[in-house]
Amino acid sequence: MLSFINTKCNLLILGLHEAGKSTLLSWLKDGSLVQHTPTNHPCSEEFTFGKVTFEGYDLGGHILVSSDDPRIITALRFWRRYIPAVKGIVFIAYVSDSQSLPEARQELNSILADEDVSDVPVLDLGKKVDKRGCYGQEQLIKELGINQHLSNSVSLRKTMKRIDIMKMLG
Ligand SMILES: Nc1nc2c(ncn2[C@@H]2O[C@H](COP(=O)(O)OP(=O)(O)OP(=O)(O)O)[C@@H](O)[C@H]2O)c(=O)[nH]1
Ligand SMILES: [Mg+2]
Repeated sequence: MLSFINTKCNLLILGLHEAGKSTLLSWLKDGSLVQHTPTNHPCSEEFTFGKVTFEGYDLGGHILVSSDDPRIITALRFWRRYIPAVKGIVFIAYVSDSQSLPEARQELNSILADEDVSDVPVLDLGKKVDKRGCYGQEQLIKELGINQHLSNSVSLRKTMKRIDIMKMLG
């Protein structure tokens, strides 16, 4: 973490449509909780945490439709374009939407399996924990299939590994 001081630390905020990326980004920026329209284009916000300044990139979670390619592709797949400059990835999972978790699991695990970001810390954030019927931390880890990636640490102060912290935020 010390190496980030006095430099800007680029973070990728990823997640499926309506996971809560824009809400988190604006809250990190100025503490505001506001309603956002769906993010249709990549955007970024600067925010400071202690002595570290971050640039958080949000690619949106919408489906991209291409006349050349009939496959369904979510915008978050374009995270690869950003990796040369990225110091960390925040992956947001909507913990009260059991239907979206298999897709979130697939996207998250493809990032975790990618050798190009094998030394980039990934923070998985369970969002919307205020909603009824949401999964708890243990169950979310199981649903996302990330048990083998968890570091022993739940503190960002300790050495960062693939997933340093599983933090449940509302
Ligand atoms: N209950 C609850 N609702 C939330 C929370 N975070 C976000 N929301 C709501 O979820 C909806 C989607 O939030 P966004 O932040 O716009 O989601 P997004 O991931 O940016 O969505 P896209 O831009 O479409 O990819 C909005 O109606 C938010 O108000 C949360 O922690 N709890
Ligand atoms: Mg958004």
